[in-house]
Amino acid sequence: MRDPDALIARAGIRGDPDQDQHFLVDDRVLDRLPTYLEGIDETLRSQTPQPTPIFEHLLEVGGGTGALTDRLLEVGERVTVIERDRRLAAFLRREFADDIEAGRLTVIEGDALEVDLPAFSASVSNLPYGVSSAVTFRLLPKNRPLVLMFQKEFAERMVAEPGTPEYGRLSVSTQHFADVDLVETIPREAFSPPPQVESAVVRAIPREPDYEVPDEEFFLRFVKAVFTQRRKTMRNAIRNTAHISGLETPDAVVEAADEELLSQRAGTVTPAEFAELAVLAMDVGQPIEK
Ligand SMILES: C[S@@+](CC[C@H](N)C(=O)[O-])C[C@H]1O[C@@H](n2cnc3c(N)ncnc32)[C@H](O)[C@@H]1O
Repeated sequence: MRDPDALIARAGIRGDPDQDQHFLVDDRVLDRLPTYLEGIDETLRSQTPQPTPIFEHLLEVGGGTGALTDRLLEVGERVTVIERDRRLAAFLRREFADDIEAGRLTVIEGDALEVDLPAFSASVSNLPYGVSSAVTFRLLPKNRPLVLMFQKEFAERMVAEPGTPEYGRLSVSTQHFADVDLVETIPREAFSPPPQVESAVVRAIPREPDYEVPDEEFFLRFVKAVFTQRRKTMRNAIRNTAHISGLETPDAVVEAADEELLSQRAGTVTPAEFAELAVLAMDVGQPIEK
């Protein structure tokens, strides 16, 4: 396995925090990350249509100097890595020339928010933190297993349960797509240069939610809207945020909804209850297209 410090030395590139460049240099962490995908195939097998085997085509967002890429090539049949920094993309092409030649590695030079994503079987990535939310919400709707590194506070919000201070829009929108758990906290020293805060690894296993929403976009917009007023009761939050949710007649929703639910604050409302309200809102609230 390639030594992460030697890779940085060979690349001759010092990570620039302004470009979200914090390279993993802890071998144990690097070795562990792909192992979080083990066993997931069993869970997915119940799904229809049958998903592709999990290690068939791994996607890495933000390749850096390739320490994680190297580990992914060890377990995956094929790997695609996206890297925005031209110098790092060029280094990856040099360093992994044999794997590229063998058709096992593709290096996409570009912005992960703009390039076309390949049809990957799973993603393992130490994400650029500046765009981690936007990248995650590009990946989640693809319904593939994800093992992603985030700033710890962000990871905690993704996995939070109703009634906890961390629970919010991010928790509901993430958990709409997948079962998520925080599998490991990573100290700053595992990176070069060290980021300012601790990091954490989240594993997301895709599944259908245990509720139905006729319009996913409206559901997510409705959740976003009411959480902008998280200190208010749901009754007031629904009324006050119609300009965000796009409801023409929010009062009709409030009249039709369950009293007990309306007296709660968004922070204690479960995803299934949000779905119940969103269905009602679509029915009687006359949402306009946004
Ligand atoms: C946190 S580093 C991880 C590097 C490497 N995977 C590792 O673990 O050592 C994130 C990488 O993403 C790249 N990056 C930053 N913004 C990006 C973007 N919008 N699209 C693609 N890559 C990006 C950076 O240049 C950097 O190499």
